[in-house]
Amino acid sequence: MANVRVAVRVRPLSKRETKEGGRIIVEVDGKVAKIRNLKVDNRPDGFGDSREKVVAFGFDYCYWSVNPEDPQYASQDMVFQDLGTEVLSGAAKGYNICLFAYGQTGSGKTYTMLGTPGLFIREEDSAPLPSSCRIKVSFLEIYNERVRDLLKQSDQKKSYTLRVREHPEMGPYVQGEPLWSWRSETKLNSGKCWISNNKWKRQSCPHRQAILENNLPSEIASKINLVDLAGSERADPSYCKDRITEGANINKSLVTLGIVISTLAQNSQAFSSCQSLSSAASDGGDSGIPSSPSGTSSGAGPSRKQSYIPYRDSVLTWLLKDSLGGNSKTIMVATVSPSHTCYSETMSTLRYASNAKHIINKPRVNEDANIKLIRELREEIGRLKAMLLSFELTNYSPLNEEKDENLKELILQNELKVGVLGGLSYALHHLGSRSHLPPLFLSHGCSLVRTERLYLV
Ligand SMILES: Nc1ncnc2c1ncn2[C@@H]1O[C@H](COP(=O)(O)OP(=O)(O)OP(=O)(O)O)[C@@H](O)[C@H]1O
Repeated sequence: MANVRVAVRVRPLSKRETKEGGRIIVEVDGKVAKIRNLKVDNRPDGFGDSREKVVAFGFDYCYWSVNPEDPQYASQDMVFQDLGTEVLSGAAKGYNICLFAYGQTGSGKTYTMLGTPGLFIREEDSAPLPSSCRIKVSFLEIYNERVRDLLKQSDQKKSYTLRVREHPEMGPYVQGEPLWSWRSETKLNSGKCWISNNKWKRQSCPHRQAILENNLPSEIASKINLVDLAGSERADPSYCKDRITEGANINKSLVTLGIVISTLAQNSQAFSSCQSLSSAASDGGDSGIPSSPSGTSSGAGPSRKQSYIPYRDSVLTWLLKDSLGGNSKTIMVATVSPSHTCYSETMSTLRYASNAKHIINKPRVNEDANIKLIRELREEIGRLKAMLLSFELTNYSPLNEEKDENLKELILQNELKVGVLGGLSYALHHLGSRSHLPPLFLSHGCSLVRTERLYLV
């Protein structure tokens, strides 16, 4: 189980904000981001009085990227060291990773992921990888319930044409999405070979090469989803009330995302309460920081039922299903402006982000179904052999010979299945097939012999 990791990044004042006399109301102190509410009274000088209110939120990472002269300035490099490395090393271990950027329009989402140099544009860094590793990467932008492939289309004006579908086993996916494969024999250079000039460079990957480990084909396969969301101010239901043309869809994704995040956060807290009242009390209560000002405290008692999560209510949440409360490792980067002119958007982003860190995922290493079955059969054989040995040692008598033979027969059956499966899996692997074992074979030939059915003890 792992909480969604949340990072906040504060960008420099934009030219417009500087021109408008934008005052800096956000500050970063270690892992805490604070926002000041300038209660400006009506005096002509607009001077903020002593009623300024500070709200603080704790996160996994806080990046102050406002002024390069500042000693605590966080460069792209630092962001990469934390987040980029986490993404790449997680993928190298076989986890699916989702990194999604959330924030107001112009707050620096794209800059953080693709800027110059961006999170995934690095020339010199490299991360060691296992000998056989396939990573698929998608970089999608989601807007108005439509999906656009940012790796494929260099023309920003190209429309959002991709549709989301659901595979019975693999879950939601983007139809026609060119999930670019990347494969490394030795090292994962997180630099040029990833994204260059905002375009994905496909590595040549002619064959799937079987690497034998323990006499089984072995290969790490994982997926990195980079998701750039449309401006978060659209999550505010009142944002586009006058824009009839775009209708209700425009903010459906983000409103639903908000509901999904806060429901998951509530469910996770209810779960923690059931597990341990004391751990629930400490969760989010880091140094008295009001980490989750909305929707997490009242009524989240130990007996609270898990609420329904409306993933299917929007394309965005459907696509992020595995990343929010699912089996991926997920990182959210919330980007904000430091200017007082963006107070409400920044406050709303920080609230969202703060809620998101309560979401608990159950990351799972991807494992080929055939290899999993073989591993389970081998474990079963080991257990049967151990039982046989102890049975023979403790119960030897001619009367027990029949039981002994039964056990031996079961072990033999399992060993035969492992042999057949191993050969088949190797062949499938060599052929490059993505498919698993034929269902017929699975249902008739390969049911596991479970020791619960034995009558030994
Ligand atoms: N950390 C930063 N340091 C310097 N400049 C930044 C930073 N973040 C953003 N910018 C600049 O701010 C502008 C807006 O950034 P960006 O396009 O990444 O925003 P966005 O959140 O992706 O916007 P949209 O939602 O409209 O796509 C760009 O000119 C970018 O170069």
